[in-house]
Amino acid sequence: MTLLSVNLNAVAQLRNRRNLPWPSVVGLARVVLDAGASGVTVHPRPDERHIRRTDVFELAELLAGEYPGAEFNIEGYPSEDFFQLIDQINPQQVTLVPDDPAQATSDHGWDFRGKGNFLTSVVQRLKAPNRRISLFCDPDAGADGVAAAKATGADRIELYTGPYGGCYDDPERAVRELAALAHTAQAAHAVGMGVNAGHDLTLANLPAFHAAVPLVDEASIGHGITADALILGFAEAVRQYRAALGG
Ligand SMILES: CC(=O)[C@@H](O)[C@H](O)COP(=O)(O)O
Ligand SMILES: NCC(=O)COP(=O)(O)O
Repeated sequence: MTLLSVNLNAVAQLRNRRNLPWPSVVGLARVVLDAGASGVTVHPRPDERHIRRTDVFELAELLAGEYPGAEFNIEGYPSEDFFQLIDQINPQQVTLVPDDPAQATSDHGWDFRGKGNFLTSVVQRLKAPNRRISLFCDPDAGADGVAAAKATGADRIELYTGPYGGCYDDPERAVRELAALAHTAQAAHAVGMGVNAGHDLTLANLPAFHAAVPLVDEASIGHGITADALILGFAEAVRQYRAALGG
């Protein structure tokens, strides 16, 4: 079974349209956790266009107070501000993403070989008891890329599934993308790394993904599940995404 972590960026982005406190990021975190999500994910960006620093503290308080078994996954580029945030929040999982501050959304994984020394020092800096470090990983990283990721000391890779998600109208390309993702996941398992996945996963593309790449520890999903929640409600959307992930 693959665990579901609900990414709340899109909820925060909707809230930020007005200078008003709804929809509530904390309130919807409660809804998705009550519905069976194993945790929540945020990717606070430097311009705070969706998740604000204050959201991260409020979510940490909610999880510690009401959901001690849930996982808080914080994604981001390892800047000094990010280090400080992680030190203050102490989340169970940190996912490092090579995003430029001006980037619209995440669109590639780390260059593990080129950035190996940098990532090794960052992983060392962020490691803490009861905390996992995961590295955003291109689908075609393969065995060589994964070996370099492992050498940094990270615990997991997160497969960047955006290219697969972009194949919604091209089933032949989707098959090729799935083969690359499965190969990289197998390489990670072979060296003892865990595997997460995320970006543009949807109810429509999850079943084939789950069949082709079954041993994924956790999927973090935001944009697609929020779109479905507008029709289904968040609790029902969580139930359907969990079912698509095998549990
Ligand atoms: C790391 C990753 O895959 C992203 O999906 C990210 O969390 C989404 O960021 P935005 O919500 O800013 O597009
Ligand atoms: N790490 C990926 C994530 O958190 C959510 O990505 P998306 O579902 O919003 O594309």
